[in-house]
Amino acid sequence: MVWRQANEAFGARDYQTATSLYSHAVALDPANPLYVLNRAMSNLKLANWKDAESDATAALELSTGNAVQMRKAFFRRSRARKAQGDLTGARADLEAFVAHGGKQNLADEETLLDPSATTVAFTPRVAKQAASEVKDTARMGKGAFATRTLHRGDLILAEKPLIRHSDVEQGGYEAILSAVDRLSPGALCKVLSLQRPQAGNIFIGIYRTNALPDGLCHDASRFNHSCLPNARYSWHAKTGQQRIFALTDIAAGEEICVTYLGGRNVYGSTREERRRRFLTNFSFACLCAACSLAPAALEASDARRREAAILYDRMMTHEPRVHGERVLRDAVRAIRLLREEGYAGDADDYATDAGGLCALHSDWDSAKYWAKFSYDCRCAEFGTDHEHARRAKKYCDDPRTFPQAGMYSGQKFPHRV
Ligand SMILES: C[S@@+](CC[C@H](N)C(=O)[O-])C[C@H]1O[C@@H](n2cnc3c(N)ncnc32)[C@H](O)[C@@H]1O
Repeated sequence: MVWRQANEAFGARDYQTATSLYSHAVALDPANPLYVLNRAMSNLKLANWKDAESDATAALELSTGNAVQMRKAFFRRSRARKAQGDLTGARADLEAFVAHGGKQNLADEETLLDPSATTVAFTPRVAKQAASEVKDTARMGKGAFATRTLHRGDLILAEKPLIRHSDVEQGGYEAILSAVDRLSPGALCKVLSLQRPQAGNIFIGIYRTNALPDGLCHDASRFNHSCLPNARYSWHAKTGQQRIFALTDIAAGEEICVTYLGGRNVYGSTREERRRRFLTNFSFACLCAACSLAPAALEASDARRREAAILYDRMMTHEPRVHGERVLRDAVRAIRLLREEGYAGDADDYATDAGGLCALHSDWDSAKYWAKFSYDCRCAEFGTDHEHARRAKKYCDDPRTFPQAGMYSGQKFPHRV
């Protein structure tokens, strides 16, 4: 499949993409002479004379006995050599070209031609100043780093997936492979640039290693995971974009990490539970700061996360009519625990329930406080135009729209974070 897209890029004169895709084709099947032969041509177009020469030489070694391929290889190598000033070598290649059935008049014309006239000027695209850049990390392969100071709620990037998860989730591996086959040459190049496992089918491996819940992205798939994330994914259904928002202030040069699992599976789990979950779901042992804490700090972190999980579950089981106080106390405690832990997301998991409870008891001021709390969280974490934020805004503007609002009255809940 790489081969077809490489030729398509070549046909469209996108020689940079074509060269890169021919290289992937060579890596997948090093014994096929056509891949290096075509890459030689693509390298000639880019004026990569040395690479073109060695590709043509490799094609000759692989093409023994195939006169058509050999004369193409001699012809291409003669151009590469001529451009590098090796006129003797170029002439010898043209003679070999003719000896393998190449037309004499083509060889004669070639001796007069200036090879640089056959190349295209390649102007590298200047990247827009992005909020993040991909660089090597110490222990987690590549990762994304802030290019400037970022603040909570800043949009770091917005990107349409190269392959949408909804397009492949039903069809398994076959669907992934046919989605790859439909990619444009440029998109395929991006997919092939992502981290890949050592063994197994390259495309399945890339998809499994890099796909986010909503699909495979080029830039968003470079963000590493942390159990203390400073950013988060947000899927924007209306535009089909994967977005990433800053959860905390982030200094220029700092690595930006998201969490790969739903919040509570991370903020409400001990390191051992997370370790097992990540090995099972993602086949890596998490090396983030929270998972690398020294024993005493780790014990404290585990205790906070365990308690946050207990509080979350307990809030669901309190009888809302008689135990309103407890719901509010638990919400405040849980949010404080997350803050102590340095976990900057998901406080709305608790605040929304607290708002609903206050509205149930007609404590409109408190309901509004919690609705506003949730709304602020969701704007920062998902974007103001996200449906989660819009829903929270409705409660914020009018707490009477909470489900079952106004059923009871008389009790006040002055608890605040
Ligand atoms: C979506 S990719 C992230 C980008 C990747 N590091 C790269 O070089 O392109 C996911 C892979 O990154 C590595 N990774 C991400 N977060 C990690 C973490 N917290 N601990 C260890 N490895 C991690 C794992 O190899 C994982 O399979």
